[in-house]
Amino acid sequence: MSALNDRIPVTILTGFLGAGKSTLLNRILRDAVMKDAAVIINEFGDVGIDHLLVESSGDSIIELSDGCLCCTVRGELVDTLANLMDAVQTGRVKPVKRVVIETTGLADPAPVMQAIMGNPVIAQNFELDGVVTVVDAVNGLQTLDNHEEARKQVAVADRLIISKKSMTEQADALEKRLRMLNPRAAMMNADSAEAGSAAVLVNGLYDPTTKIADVGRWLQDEDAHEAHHHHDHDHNHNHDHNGDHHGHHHHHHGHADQDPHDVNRHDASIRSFSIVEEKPIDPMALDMFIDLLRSAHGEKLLRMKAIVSVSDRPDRPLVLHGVQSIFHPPVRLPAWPGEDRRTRMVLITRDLPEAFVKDLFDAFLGKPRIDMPDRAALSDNPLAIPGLRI
Ligand SMILES: Nc1nc2c(ncn2[C@@H]2O[C@H](COP(=O)(O)OP(=O)(O)OP(=O)(O)O)[C@@H](O)[C@H]2O)c(=O)[nH]1
Repeated sequence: MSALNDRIPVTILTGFLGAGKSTLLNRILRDAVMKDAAVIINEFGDVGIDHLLVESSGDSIIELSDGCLCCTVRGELVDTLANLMDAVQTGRVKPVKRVVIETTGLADPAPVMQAIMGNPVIAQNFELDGVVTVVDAVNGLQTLDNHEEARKQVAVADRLIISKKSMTEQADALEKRLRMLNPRAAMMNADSAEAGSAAVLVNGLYDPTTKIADVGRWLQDEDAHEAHHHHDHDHNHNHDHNGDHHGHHHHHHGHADQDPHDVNRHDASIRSFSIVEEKPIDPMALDMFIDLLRSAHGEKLLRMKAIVSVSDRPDRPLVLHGVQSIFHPPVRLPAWPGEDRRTRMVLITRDLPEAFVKDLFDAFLGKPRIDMPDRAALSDNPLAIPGLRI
């Protein structure tokens, strides 16, 4: 049999930050046919949380190391797929019948697609079978207005999965908008049986001509870009990993001095950083911190994921998901997933500086600094504190 007939289908699972990609993937992975699938997750942030939250049934989950939230990791993805192929061919891993790539929420899908379609070696062994895009019914419209990546994710999709529909009455306007961006993709609700089955990943060879004309152009641009750059992941991020006294890290995404093609890959005002805290956190303080962040800055808080050690039950961590102004009901895990029992929060913000969030966190934890008001002052009237407004 020729290699071409033997190609492994690849499905890209995309969708903006917090739309519900991992939630959907966890459901699909319970389908028995997925036991022969490999899943590639592009995790971002210095303190990985995603891998703790995806219910891996074994060793089929591959994380792209140092996946940073904006990077299209095309080069790394190509390497990962090539390694996977090699591992299968040499019998180091069991045969793989399908690959699913979960992108980061800020990913431009075009380079991810071109990693599969545009690289001759990869294209010999893999074929792009489909793009599945999750759209959050609550934040969807605003997200489409504000983020080009989100519009691209919708436009390239073969399937559009609408999540969180029960949380809003306004899904109709969103669906109209989606139809304009992508007239032909099948649309379904995330909680339907259809969306949660492995069949949602199967689409048939990807066909850009079924999409709006922009899609073909994005893919071509991407291909032209690749011809000039063998690796688009070596652009110059300020990967600054100097932790301060209690382990805040930051990860700035300036693309100042780069190839002009890359400059607008994402909004330079977007930041990802993490907060790590050793001491269990008082539940009241946690509540107030989250509430203030959400209510005063929700629009700037694109995403927060946290595993928190709470002082009332330090043996049972709390998992928090924030998506813009929405905080989903926290989930108590029965136990810590792994040895590390520190609170770890990953935040992605736009126009909300790391130092501001960090100071707020310290203040609520009762660690007032010389230039900062304490928690009592903050909760009295948070917005009235000089220097706290940004
Ligand atoms: N009510 C409701 N909540 C959902 C649905 N889908 C996802 N969520 C919640 O939304 C939050 C984010 O879901 P994730 O699956 O982590 O989203 P994601 O797209 O993987 O997030 P990133 O990887 O950060 O971009 C979690 O708290 C989920 O429980 C849905 O259809 N309905």
